[in-house]
Amino acid sequence: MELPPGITYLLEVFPRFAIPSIIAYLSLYLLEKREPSFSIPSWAAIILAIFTRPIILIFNHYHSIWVNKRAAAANNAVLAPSLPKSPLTIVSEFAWNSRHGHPGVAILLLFTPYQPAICLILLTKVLAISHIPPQAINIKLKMAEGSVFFSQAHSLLGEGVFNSDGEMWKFHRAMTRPFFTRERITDFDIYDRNWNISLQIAKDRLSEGFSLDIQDLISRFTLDSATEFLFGGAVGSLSAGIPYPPAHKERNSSLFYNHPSTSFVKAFTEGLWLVAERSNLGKEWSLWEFNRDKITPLRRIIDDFTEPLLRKALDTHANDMNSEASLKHKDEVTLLEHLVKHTRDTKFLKDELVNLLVAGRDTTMCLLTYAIYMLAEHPGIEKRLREEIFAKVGPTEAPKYEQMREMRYVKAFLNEVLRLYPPVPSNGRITTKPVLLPAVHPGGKPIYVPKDTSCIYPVINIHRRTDLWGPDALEFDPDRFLDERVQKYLVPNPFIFCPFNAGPRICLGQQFAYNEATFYLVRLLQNFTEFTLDNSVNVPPPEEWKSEGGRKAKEKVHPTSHLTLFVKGGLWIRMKEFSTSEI
Ligand code: HEM
Repeated sequence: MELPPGITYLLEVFPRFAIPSIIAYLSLYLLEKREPSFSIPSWAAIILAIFTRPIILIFNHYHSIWVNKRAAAANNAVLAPSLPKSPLTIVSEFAWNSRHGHPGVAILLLFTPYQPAICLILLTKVLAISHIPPQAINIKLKMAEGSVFFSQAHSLLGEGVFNSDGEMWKFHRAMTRPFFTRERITDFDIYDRNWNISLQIAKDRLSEGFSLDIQDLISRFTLDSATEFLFGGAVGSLSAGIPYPPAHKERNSSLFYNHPSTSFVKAFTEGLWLVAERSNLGKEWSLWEFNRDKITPLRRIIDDFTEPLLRKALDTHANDMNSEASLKHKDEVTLLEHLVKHTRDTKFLKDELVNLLVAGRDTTMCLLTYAIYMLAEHPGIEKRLREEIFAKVGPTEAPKYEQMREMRYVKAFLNEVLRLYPPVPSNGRITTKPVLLPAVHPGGKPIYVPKDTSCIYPVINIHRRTDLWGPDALEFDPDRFLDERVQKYLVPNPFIFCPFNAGPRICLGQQFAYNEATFYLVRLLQNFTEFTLDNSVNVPPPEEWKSEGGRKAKEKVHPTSHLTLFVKGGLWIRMKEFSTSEI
């Protein structure tokens, strides 16, 4: 029988707390026995015993800094700056955190306090420490060899390409990567089918005179497309419909609430929230979920959906094996069909599917949601996009891969959305070995990052820095990906743009995401125009943002994040049907 998470955790931590105290107390007791001249009152012995562990922790912390400084000096480098910690923080952190024997130094790279970004849950926990130069962005490549932060996500994701490290990760990556080839991700039939359903839903809602939550509609589009692409069976969340504005929620049909897809969507979304919460809490999440792991039942709901599809894929593969002729001609269409050729391990297969769904759904939804937010804010850009789309694709046809490649302004537009609103706004690695980074200033000393250091890199801040992107870094301007600014900023320093991460763990679905987003955008602009925010429904950004300057002061809606960025309360918009007579 599995013990509740809280008990397991306490059993694990208790000895580390108790043993030093017991040893200290016994030592004092024995000393007193052997040396009668030595006497210490019991209360003092108890206090000393209680404080033994904290004293050791504080000593360890400063000792480790000293050791690391020496190691840095031996490499003719300087120790990476770390978050300042009070003795109390050191004790509370290490008292609880059992992951590392050594005090990992949490460093927050590339953060500039002068460009207030969106207040992210993760970032509020850490302080800005210093200004490290662009070269240090190379840390991303090196850290890519480090371990990822997702240990808290295990009960949702299990072990898959997104959530594993070392040899296991290499294995998963090697297994999934061949599927993301050009041919497989340029079959747009799935998008077209789901687009047509989305289009009808949007038209119906607008004709009723209501604005619509485009974020919700897109999340259904991306979920149904991703499940069909990966598993070979769509969740069908689009057929549940979309919500009415909160003031009219009585209009939501019972189908909206009770649709079979709803439990899947709810389980999936709640699971992601819990993972984000756990990432904030660290190992101590088990104290908050003391009696039961809240994610496990959610994962079961997700598995209930994938189970029949998995069985079908395994059976089909078994039949194909029996009939050599059909095997010869059969090319796998879904990721699942691809994977069952390599393994019949159902746990492995289910974990991989969930990993890919987590990696691929909310990220693309975020890109498209913020793209529409920007269309509403910049009508001139909408016009230019449409001109290019009509020139390359036409007013009604579905876009093809070759046409997508030619639409340079569309790509620049999507990149600019990814720059200001990166779907994964912050990322992190833990070093598995010491790393030397380039010097801050030419001629300066390199930076030494010790083993077991937690490094958080806030992509959203890197993307908004004026010293990296120029004085207009906070403006939304797709042309920066087309004009002389490319040569000036991006070419000499490509890591300043890293929405898909970089290095060995770069996103596998990058091209998939560009294709899906381009497809949606083309269809959207062929059918609709005059996007406006319905600010009677949208959740406004916090009042104090107005006085904080930067992008915050420009926001009309409230960007926020769990693992990925989204718009709080949805993006409620109105749009007009586009008529070709307007060309
Ligand atoms: C705009 C859309 C997307 C963005 C911004 C994005 C971003 C990212 C980022 C930042 C990572 C690195 C995570 C880390 O450091 O651990 C990542 C990894 C990954 N992404 Fe994406 N992603 C997007 C879409 C997709 C799609 C559509 C798929 C698949 C259908 C996908 C599959 C993956 C996988 C498998 C990984 C793990 C790679 C590895 O660790 O080896 N992504 N993505």
